[in-house]
Amino acid sequence: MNDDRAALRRTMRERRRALPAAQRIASAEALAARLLALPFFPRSGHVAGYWALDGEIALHVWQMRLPRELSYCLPVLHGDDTLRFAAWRPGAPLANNRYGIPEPDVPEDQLLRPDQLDLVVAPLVAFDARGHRLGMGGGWYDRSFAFRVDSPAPPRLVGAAFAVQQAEAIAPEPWDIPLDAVCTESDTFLVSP
Ligand SMILES: Nc1nc2c(c(=O)[nH]1)N(C=O)[C@@H](CNc1ccc(C(=O)N[C@@H](CCC(=O)O)C(=O)O)cc1)CN2
Ligand SMILES: Nc1ncnc2c1ncn2[C@@H]1O[C@H](COP(=O)(O)OP(=O)(O)OP(=O)(O)O)[C@@H](O)[C@H]1O
Repeated sequence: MNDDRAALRRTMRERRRALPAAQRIASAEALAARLLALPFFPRSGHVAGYWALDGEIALHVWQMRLPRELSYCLPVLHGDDTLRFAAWRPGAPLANNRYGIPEPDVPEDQLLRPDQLDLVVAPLVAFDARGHRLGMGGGWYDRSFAFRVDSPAPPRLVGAAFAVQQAEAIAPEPWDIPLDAVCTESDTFLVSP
């Protein structure tokens, strides 16, 4: 039910915003270690994160610990309503998108299509142990990675969240793309295909 999804979004957004600073800092460290330990973590290529906001679990520790052979990318909203991605390191130019989220300010020819990534860490509002994800409601990740329904990884899709964002079960919508894993500060959920 849509009411259920709206209510769950509200509850979980409040929960993640309410976490104290000390816990957010420790959780970002623990999350980084879990992401780097994923059995399918790529050795080279492009990995995507996100610019954390609204209480989302931060990825800066993970970004700093990435092996040199991997480039860290951020999502860029594209005119066709799907995401593009662009490499970003601290200090490189940013511009706010329509939601006020900073994204790399790069020429069109430096944008990567979703299928050019090796691993994508997706922000989420709520998740369940089977890899179902509820996002902010824009459908951006589902539209961008819809091709994963009938083609194998890469890219691997990994949700990142605080453990308090886990829901008992999220009934998937027809367009929802299941995650390959979800990492929190205290758990790694691997989803079997
Ligand atoms: N950090 C981060 N970056 C991300 C996402 C995300 O969830 N987190 N997205 C994941 O898809 C995409 C952006 N999607 C979004 C979808 C809806 C809203 C939204 O409704 N925001 C406001 C309303 C703000 C406005 O419209 O001006 C809200 O919080 O109510 C924001 C981002 C790409 N980048
Ligand atoms: N593959 C798709 N094709 C067309 N429309 C889609 C597709 N995937 C999602 N949508 C649209 O996006 C809307 C929002 O979907 P949903 O509520 O699942 O978003 P979300 O996963 O929470 O958001 P986000 O990925 O931006 O964090 C849906 O109502 C649907 O109309």
